[in-house]
Amino acid sequence: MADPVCIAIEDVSKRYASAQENSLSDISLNISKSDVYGLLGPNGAGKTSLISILCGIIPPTSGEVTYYLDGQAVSNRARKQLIGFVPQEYAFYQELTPRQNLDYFGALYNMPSGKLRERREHLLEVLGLGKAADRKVGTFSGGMKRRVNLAIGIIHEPQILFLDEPTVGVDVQSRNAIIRYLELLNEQGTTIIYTSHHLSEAEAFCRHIALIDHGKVIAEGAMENLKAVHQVPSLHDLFIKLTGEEYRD
Ligand SMILES: Nc1ncnc2c1ncn2[C@@H]1O[C@H](COP(=O)(O)OP(=O)(O)OP(=O)(O)O)[C@@H](O)[C@H]1O
Repeated sequence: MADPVCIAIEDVSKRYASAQENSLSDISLNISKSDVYGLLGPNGAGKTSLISILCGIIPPTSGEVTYYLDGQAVSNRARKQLIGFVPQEYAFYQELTPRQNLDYFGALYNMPSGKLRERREHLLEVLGLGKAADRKVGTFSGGMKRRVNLAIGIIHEPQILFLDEPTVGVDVQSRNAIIRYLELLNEQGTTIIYTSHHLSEAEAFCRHIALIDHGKVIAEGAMENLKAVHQVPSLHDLFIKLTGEEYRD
């Protein structure tokens, strides 16, 4: 039996108020529960716009996004608890410590204080931030900041997690730690939707992908299946075959 659909995206288009053209055109995708789904494409393809729409941060110009939990459509209010978002930009207070940041963002989800404390200490530990938990985040390395960004996005134990380039600009140690932890979350049932320009990382991590270019889906499906259909040995080769070598300036 196919996995139940968790997010249905129907004919989503986006044109920003100041823009002459659509940033997204007629995007239709189904994302299954417990999948690791990659939204991939060149610069300016529309990945961040699509993630922002899926998270309810910006509205689509047209089209529908419906979330399902156990086969039932979820209200916009309930969706807030269901999803976590780790943005490309750092989304924390540099003047606060990771403990203070996690307390602040956990409180925004109305987490009970005992539960929040337990979750906070767990995340600091598993993400290797325990020793630096009382230092201002502004003094951290890029890898540590990325791990704080991740901890904040998952403080409330979301069932669906969006990550916009979660390993950009970090060393191989932090990259491995972040991906290993995301794999663990996925094994425990978290649905993961992710963007990255790091194609070998995406190839190893994602089960399904949508390749987006100029705001349109140009290929979609299971990673292995897409490589077989297009007769290419790697995601990198698939990407170049379908999007070409030209700059996207
Ligand atoms: N707020 C905005 N107003 C006008 N145009 C925008 C806005 N945000 C994004 N765009 C445009 O929409 C298109 C898609 O941008 P988006 O950031 O979604 O792409 P992306 O695939 O995430 O790119 P990157 O890989 O560079 O992060 C681009 O042409 C971009 O210039």
